[in-house]
Amino acid sequence: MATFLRLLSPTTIPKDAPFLSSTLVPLQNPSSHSFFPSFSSIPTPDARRLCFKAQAVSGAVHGHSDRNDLVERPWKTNDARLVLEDGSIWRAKSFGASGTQVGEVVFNTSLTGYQEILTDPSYAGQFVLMTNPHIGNTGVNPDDEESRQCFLAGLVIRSLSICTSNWRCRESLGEYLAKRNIMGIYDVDTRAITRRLRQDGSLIGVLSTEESLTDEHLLDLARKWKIVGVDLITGVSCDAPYEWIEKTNTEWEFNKDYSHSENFHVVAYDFGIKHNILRRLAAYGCRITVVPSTWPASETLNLKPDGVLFSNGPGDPAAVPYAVQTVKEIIGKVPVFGICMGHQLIGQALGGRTFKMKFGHHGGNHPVGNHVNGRVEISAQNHNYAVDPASLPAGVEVTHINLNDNSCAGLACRELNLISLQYHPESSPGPHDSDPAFKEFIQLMKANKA
Ligand SMILES: NC(=O)CC[C@H](N)C(=O)O
Repeated sequence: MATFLRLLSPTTIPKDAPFLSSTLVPLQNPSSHSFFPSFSSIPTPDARRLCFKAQAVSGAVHGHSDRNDLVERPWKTNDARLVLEDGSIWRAKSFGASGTQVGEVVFNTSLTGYQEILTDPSYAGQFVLMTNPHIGNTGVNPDDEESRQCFLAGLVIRSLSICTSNWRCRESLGEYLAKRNIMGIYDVDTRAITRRLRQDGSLIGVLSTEESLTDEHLLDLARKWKIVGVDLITGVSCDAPYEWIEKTNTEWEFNKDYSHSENFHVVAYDFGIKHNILRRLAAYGCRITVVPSTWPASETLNLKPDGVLFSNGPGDPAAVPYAVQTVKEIIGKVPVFGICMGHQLIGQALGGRTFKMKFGHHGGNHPVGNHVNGRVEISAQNHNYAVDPASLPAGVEVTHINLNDNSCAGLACRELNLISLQYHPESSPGPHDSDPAFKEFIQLMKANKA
């Protein structure tokens, strides 16, 4: 019984499930390939009912089956290796796609929101290791997508939930990743890897399910691969301009401060933009034209926008000088808001320098000191690079500080009508404390128009 109960997390046991007294579900025979015991081997009717309920909760309820996950677990043997550039080899079980993939391993401390994380284009080229040990329990749904596809290299988790239990769930995490050709591994010691990354910094790794490849070969791949100095935004940006209309839904109306009456036209540079940035801007009353990362500044200014947003995006901000040039040509002419990569590009356009942090910030629990209003915001973050405040010229204000390590988390230049944040006011996933930053941008546009 202990084994059976451990596999069903408490929240997924149906309320009307029979009380487990002496009705024990037999332990699975490890040599068999079926997770659920054969019906005839279940000793009592109550135990049979519970067993069926567990199967229903696992996916049939949502019109899909997690059967593949179930039949292989928990006796699936390690069939994947994560080889890190420091020479360590982590054996694990694969889910999602199979093959061989190289990327930089970063850890994310968010407790929820794995789907938004998977679809955040800023993770292109990276393996996201979730420090929360239990992932997959709410499955995947059509509403939580933050971009058109998953751009990350892969997902590394401790425990893959065998059940999906959420009213919005349409698919299991394993099915979702397999369809998008994204590799995942579970049953790997994520705490040990996280401690290594915290101590030594982000590491390049190779994830492989291909037994024919030797450890040495995978290590060589990891050591030869580079992420610093590489332009990753062109691979994730849109190909042509488009209009964005969708707003966040009513559950976001915790902030009644929208300027619905205003209708500012914002040009949003897509360096890998998360959809919730666009939904929030739309909810604040903006008409939005999204443009590709290479869209010329002159074309943007020809559109006579009320403001320009420079979005988040993956990779090294020092590797995209053309985007810095675009920012340079726009700032001072219209009000500007930068988020994450956008903030880093603004930092450079103002004459500052960006640098790579030891392991970056990835998660929904980063405290930020807002020096403008004196408050602390708990923020959603995802970045490996930062602006060096000492490199910024006079007149540029550091408005926000990450309270974990005192790094620069926000900038403003009042003279140029410019604000920028190193983190994610749109959250998704994460807390909403920083949402008023969108209002600040609206106010900049309003003041400029007056
Ligand atoms: N979320 C982002 O925009 C990430 C910014 C940048 N690519 C970094 O890793 O620092």
